[in-house]
Amino acid sequence: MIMPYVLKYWETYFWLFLLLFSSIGLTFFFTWFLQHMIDAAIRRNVSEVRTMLMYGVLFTVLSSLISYFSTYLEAAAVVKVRTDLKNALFHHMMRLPAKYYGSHHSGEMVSRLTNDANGIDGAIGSNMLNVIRLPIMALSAFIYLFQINGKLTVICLALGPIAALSGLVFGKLLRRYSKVVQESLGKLNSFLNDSFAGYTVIRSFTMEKKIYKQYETINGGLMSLEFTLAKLRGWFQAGAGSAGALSFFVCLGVGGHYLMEDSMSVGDLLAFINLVQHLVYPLTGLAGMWGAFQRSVAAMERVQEVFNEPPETRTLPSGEPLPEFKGSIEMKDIRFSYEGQTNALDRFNLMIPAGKVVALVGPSGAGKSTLFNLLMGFYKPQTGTILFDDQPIHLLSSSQLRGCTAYVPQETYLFDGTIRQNIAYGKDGASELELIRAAKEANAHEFIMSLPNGYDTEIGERGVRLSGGQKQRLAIARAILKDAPILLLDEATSALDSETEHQVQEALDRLMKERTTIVIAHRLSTIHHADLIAVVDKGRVIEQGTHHELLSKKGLYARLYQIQYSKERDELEMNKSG
Ligand SMILES: Nc1ncnc2c1ncn2[C@@H]1O[C@H](COP(=O)(O)OP(=O)(O)OP(=O)(O)O)[C@@H](O)[C@H]1O
Repeated sequence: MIMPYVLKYWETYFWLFLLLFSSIGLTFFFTWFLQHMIDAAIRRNVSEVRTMLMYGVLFTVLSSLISYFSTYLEAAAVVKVRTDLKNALFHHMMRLPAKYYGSHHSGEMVSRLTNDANGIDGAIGSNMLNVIRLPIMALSAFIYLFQINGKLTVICLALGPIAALSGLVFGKLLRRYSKVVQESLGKLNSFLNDSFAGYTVIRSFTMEKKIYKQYETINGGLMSLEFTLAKLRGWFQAGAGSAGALSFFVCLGVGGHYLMEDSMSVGDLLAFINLVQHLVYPLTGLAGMWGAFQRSVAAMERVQEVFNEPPETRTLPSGEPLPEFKGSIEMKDIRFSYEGQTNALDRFNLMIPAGKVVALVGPSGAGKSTLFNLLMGFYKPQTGTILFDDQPIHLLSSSQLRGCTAYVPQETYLFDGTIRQNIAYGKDGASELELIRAAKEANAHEFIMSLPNGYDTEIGERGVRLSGGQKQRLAIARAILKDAPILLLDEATSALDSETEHQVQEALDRLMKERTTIVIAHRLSTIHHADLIAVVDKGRVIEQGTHHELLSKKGLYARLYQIQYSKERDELEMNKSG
């Protein structure tokens, strides 16, 4: 998964590898320097010591340069690869079907993009380089050491297999626990998202204590997992450290013995001791890197899980309406089920002529919103066809389909940013004139201009700084700007004062004009003027006609109307008497 991103920056990695080999060379240069410097000093050869000191200065300069460039280039490579991967992941997420969003928490998805995508660093940075560097280093150290003293080299190497084996076992355990930790972080993120998005409910129901306790429990669980992980790492480091220390003492002991026997010089022994760590460390260190690598692999697996989800489209949809589209909609024998068990729509039939206003009414759970989901192509019906003019919508691209429809949801969703940006989402590259015209038609221009920064007013997360009626009018302005031939309107249920209600209704009437409109009506009093009213129950249209036709049928519509009418009348009378 990660290779194409790494290969894209092959030039940076090429320089990193070059620096890596230079640093290996420099290690041997230092060993050689130590060996000869000490022996020259013991021989009291002043001119050789002077020359060696010059080499020492050269070593210092080179090692500083290598260190600077390796650190910088490694960070640059990691940042570039990680940014590309995150872009690709977000691009993929934006193309995933609605079904995926329905079954995954937004906090969990944020976690994949943050905790998990950041967790791959180990696999693309120093660990990846070390996995290559350490074996080369160990092999070269072995050859060099063998030349100094073969027997001593073999003795030191005896500890290697034990260290390597224990490293592999620990690596596996680390990977398993890392995955559990990453999963817990995802859950924690979801919990936090809910806690902040639902803060008004939390406060109004005084749930603070309960929520805090839940947070403490999740955090406690995460902490104990981190403890286990830390213990594993601790054991591993301790094992690696004692293997290193043991080899050091063995070298010193046996080397001291050779020194006394005069079969090794002081310079040789010092050089040996300095270099032997590069022989033993790779064996333990490689396993350590392996452990860190495994942690990154665990994060990568979670990122890969998202990439494995088949996207709905190849590119990001852009919204291009069908040419010559008149706007008629026909739904023929639709059957649709979300989970494959109960049918949300069942033998649903409805014909909507172009430019007409159709109101959908029916009890809660009847399938009205589901129909919108199908019309916008979020889900596909299991059987039956939906036609836009005469074209089956499953043959249209997502761009064409969504270019044909403008959706005004029941609850307006506004994005953090300015009013201008929020309206402009309706149309790519909309001019200032178009924007203001849309706002005027939506009865929003006046209130926007009364705000201190006009169209540049920041509205806060989800428009918290605006009233319900203002938010609705911005959503209407956005839809007017989009100017799609089909309008899907989910009527807001929350009551507005009569002045605001009038302004919103006026804006909606302008929006519906000469547009095929399907409105999910929650208050029957607002749909008297609809060209057609379709009564939906248990996923199918059970009666349809104009308001008067349906009243005279005395069916479900007449009953629903009676209930609402008497409720409204009671409320009116109560208001009068109050
Ligand atoms: N994402 C979903 N996954 C599974 N089932 C769903 C999903 N959305 C809706 N349903 C189910 O589909 C059926 C129809 O729901 P739908 O939201 O279309 O009803 P509705 O008529 O719009 O109701 P309301 O007026 O209350 O909004 C219901 O039984 C509901 O539980």
